[in-house]
Amino acid sequence: MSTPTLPVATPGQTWRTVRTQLRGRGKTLAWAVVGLVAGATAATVTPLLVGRIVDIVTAGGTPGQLGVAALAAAAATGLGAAMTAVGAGRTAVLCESVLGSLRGRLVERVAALSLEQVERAGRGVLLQRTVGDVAVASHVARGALPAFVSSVLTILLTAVGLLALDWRLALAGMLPLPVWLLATRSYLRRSAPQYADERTAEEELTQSLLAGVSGARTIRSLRLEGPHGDDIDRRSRGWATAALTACVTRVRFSLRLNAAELLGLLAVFGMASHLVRTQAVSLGAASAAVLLLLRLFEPVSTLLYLLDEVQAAMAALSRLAGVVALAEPADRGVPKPPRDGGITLRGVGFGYTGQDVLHDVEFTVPPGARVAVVGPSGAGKSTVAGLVTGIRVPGRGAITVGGVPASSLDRRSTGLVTQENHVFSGTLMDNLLLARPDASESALTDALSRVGALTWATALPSGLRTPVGAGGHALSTGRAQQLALARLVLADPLVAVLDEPAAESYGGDRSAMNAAIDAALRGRTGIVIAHHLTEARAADRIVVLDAGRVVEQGTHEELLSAGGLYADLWSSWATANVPAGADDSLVP
Ligand SMILES: Nc1ncnc2c1ncn2[C@@H]1O[C@H](COP(=O)(O)OP(=O)(O)OP(=O)(O)O)[C@@H](O)[C@H]1O
Repeated sequence: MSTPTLPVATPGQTWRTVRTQLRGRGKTLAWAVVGLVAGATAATVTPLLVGRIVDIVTAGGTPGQLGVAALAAAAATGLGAAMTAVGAGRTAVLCESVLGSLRGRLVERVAALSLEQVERAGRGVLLQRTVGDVAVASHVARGALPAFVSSVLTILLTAVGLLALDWRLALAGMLPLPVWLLATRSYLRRSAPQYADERTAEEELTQSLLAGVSGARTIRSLRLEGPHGDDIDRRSRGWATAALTACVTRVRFSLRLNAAELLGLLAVFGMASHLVRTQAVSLGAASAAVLLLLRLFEPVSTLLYLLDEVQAAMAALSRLAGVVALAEPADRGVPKPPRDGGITLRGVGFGYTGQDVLHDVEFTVPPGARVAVVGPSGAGKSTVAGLVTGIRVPGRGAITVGGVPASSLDRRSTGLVTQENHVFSGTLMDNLLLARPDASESALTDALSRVGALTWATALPSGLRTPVGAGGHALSTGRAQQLALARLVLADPLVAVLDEPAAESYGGDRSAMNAAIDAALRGRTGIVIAHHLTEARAADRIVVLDAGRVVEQGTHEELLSAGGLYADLWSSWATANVPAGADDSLVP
């Protein structure tokens, strides 16, 4: 059995989570119980009334007696159906609303997971929990659970009905009970871990399939199709084996139940004919007993069929509750607002998988200043961005913003714009409002205008109301970046950290890109991860990273005259970007 990468709640924890959600929903719960109990009671009374009709007919009763009994049987059937509908409806409403608020808490918890937890869990696992498990639980909540509860009640009340007719008939009818109980107990014991295994195997398969889709290019370029295909094959087989194991257990259970039904039917027929022959019970009572038993098969098979789904839903629910119960990372503490936008890094070390990628990094950014972080690929620039914005926590040393440790900083005081900017499904306006939900339309257009995005935004088919993101108008990488910058302007944090976009995102127009960055950083402390050295030149100070260490820092001019790594980087940059013979101060 493989270990899931996100916690799965114990039955006790799951029940506590559900119970918390049931608070304040007492009235719906009461209606659900009353409806289902009344429905099941009426369903048991009907065969007893049919038995009564048989007795009236065999005893040569009057048409009046017959009419009353027939009317009572019809009324019980109608009332039973109506109360079952009320109970099923209320149960579905109750389950949906509990699940709805559970889903809300789940999404909150997933959004609050630390980056390390998200990376450890993997996107496939998170997707399976937030979409797959919720769908399984919600499917059962909508239909299966009311039918399940109703079946359990019908079975119990049938036993009571048989007992009301004659204890010997009840005894014969109860003959299959030990077989049912033993079969069910062994089924539940086996199938619970089998369902959990099946869902975990499915989670792993989703993870692998997702990796194949999002990493398709890398897989193709490194010719990893074979090994990746083998991995998917292995996981598919793992899933199929888990599903088949659960299926075999189900079929065995079904066979045992059928055998038990046959046993019960033979016993009741035998006992009823014996009791009628010895005149211990009336023909009507014997007919009612047989009818009750026949009516029992449907709820029993419903129970069997739904036990499966309810078990799968319980497995899904315990996985949802596992995420909901996740505690906030202890080191985050109560978020605090910074005194100002000044940033200080002291002796910072950090490693992703044990091995450090940053060593003893130290630099400061005065409030309102702009610092460019430059260095070769893999030097640790993006890691610094994640640490300053509190997304990652340093392994050693300290990072403070306005006197507050970055990890316990009020998230609204820093903003990070990376090279990958997600466009959410919704209108362009919805995407902007995420940063400041109460912003007026003129504030939105101002923000767009500051980052040079207003012209294209207003030219969209429905302007700011144009649907974008998945299923909507597709935005280029450059436009998505401008949208992220406009969101930053709207959120108005004290500190902004920008991973500078590729100039190609702006159709190669570096001056447009620089103007958008300038506008987004105006009035706040800024750290720019500069891939284009013109952006570094415009900064108040430049920090040069190499292999996770700060090797130089100073202004553009100071670093050029120092003749170190920055001077080398600048010279290769200028050679590649300035026409021969031109003054490199003209580099765009
Ligand atoms: N999520 C991660 N898990 C493991 N290692 C990582 C992760 N992200 C980055 N690294 C490693 O950490 C080191 C620093 O990476 P980082 O992305 O911070 O460098 P960078 O200077 O921003 O590089 P680039 O300019 O190519 O974006 C690299 O060796 C990289 O492979």
